[in-house]
Amino acid sequence: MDIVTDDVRTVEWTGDGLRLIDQTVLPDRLEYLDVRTVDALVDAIGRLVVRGAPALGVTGAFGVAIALRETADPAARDAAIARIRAARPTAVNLAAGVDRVLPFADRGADAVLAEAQALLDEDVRGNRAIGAHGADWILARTGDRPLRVLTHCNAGALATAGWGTALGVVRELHTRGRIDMVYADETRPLLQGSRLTAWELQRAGIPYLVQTDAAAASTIMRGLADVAVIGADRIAANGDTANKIGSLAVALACAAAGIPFVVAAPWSTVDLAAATGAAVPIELRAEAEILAPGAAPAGARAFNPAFDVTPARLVSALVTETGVLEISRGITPATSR
Ligand SMILES: CSC[C@@H](O)[C@@H](O)C(=O)COP(=O)(O)O
Repeated sequence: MDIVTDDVRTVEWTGDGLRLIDQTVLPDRLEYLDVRTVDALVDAIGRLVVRGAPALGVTGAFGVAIALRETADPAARDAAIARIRAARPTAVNLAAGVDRVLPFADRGADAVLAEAQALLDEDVRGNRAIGAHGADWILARTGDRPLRVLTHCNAGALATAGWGTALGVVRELHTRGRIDMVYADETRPLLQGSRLTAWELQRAGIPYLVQTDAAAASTIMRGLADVAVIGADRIAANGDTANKIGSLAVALACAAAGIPFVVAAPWSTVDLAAATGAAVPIELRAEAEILAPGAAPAGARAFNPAFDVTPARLVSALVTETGVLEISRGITPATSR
C-alpha cells in the first residue's frame, strides 16, 4: 500500500487546526506539524513545510478558516488573509485557494472549512484524472512499452492533496506496468527531488534513479529518457509555464532531443490574468539556501530564483483533469527508441 496516498494526508483539517506533513524533515522522518495560528501558517509556508502548488492551494483555503477563528475584527481578519495569500508568490494556487473560500467567509469558519475540504477532495480526484489522461497521451506517442521518465522537483502526493500531478502520471504508468525507470532530478537547492520524489517513488515501489540537475540534459541527449513530465506553479494564458528552477533546462533538452516535455497540472494552476510568462512573479529565496558553510567562500553572494518559465513552444502537452492540450505541436516526439 502506498501510505502517502492511502493513509497519510499531506494537508488535513483535524477539527481544531491544520495538520501538515513536515516536508522539511523528510525523508529522514515522517512528522507532522499542527498549525493553529496565521503566524504559524505563514511561517510553515515560507519554510516549505508545505509546498507544491496544489497543496498550497488547499492550505490557503483552510488558512482562511484559521484566520476567521483567530479574530472577529474585520480589518485584522482581512490583513491575516492577505498575509496567507501572499506567503509565497509564484504558485497561483495559493491565492486561488484563498479566493475560492472567501465568498463563504461571511457564513463563518465552518462554511469555509466545508469548501476547503471540497477543494481538497477535488484535488485528489483531479489528480487521478490527470494521471490517466497523461498516461494515455504518453503511451499513444511513445509506443506501448515500459518507459524511462524524467521528472524535476516534486509534483507528487506531497505537493498536492494526494496522488500527485506529474507523479500521478508516473503512478498511473506504473500501475499499467509501463515504467522502466524514473530519473528524479535532485532539484537544487532544497532537494525536493532527491528528498521527496525519491521518498514517494520508493514507497510506491517504482524504480528510480536520483540524478543531479546538471545531469538532466545529458541524460536526455544520450537517449536515456523517453519523456519528461513535470508539474507547474502557474501557467500563463499563452501556455508559458512557471515551475521549479531547472525545468526550463529540461524543456530545452527535450526539444533538442525530440522527446515530449509534458506539463501535468490542474486547471487551478492556469492563470488567465497572466498573458504570458513575463507576468508571473518569480520567488527569489534566501541566499543562505545556496551558500551553505563550506560550499562557497565567506562573503560570497548568491542568486536564488526558485522558479523559471518555460515558453509554451517548448511544452508538448498540458495534461489537466479534463484532458490534454497540445500547446505546441512543433516538438516531434521520438516515438520509437
Ligand atoms: C504538483 S506541484 C507543482 C509545482 O508546485 C512543483 O513542481 C514545484 O515547483 C514546487 O516548488 P516548491 O518550491 O517545492 O513549492
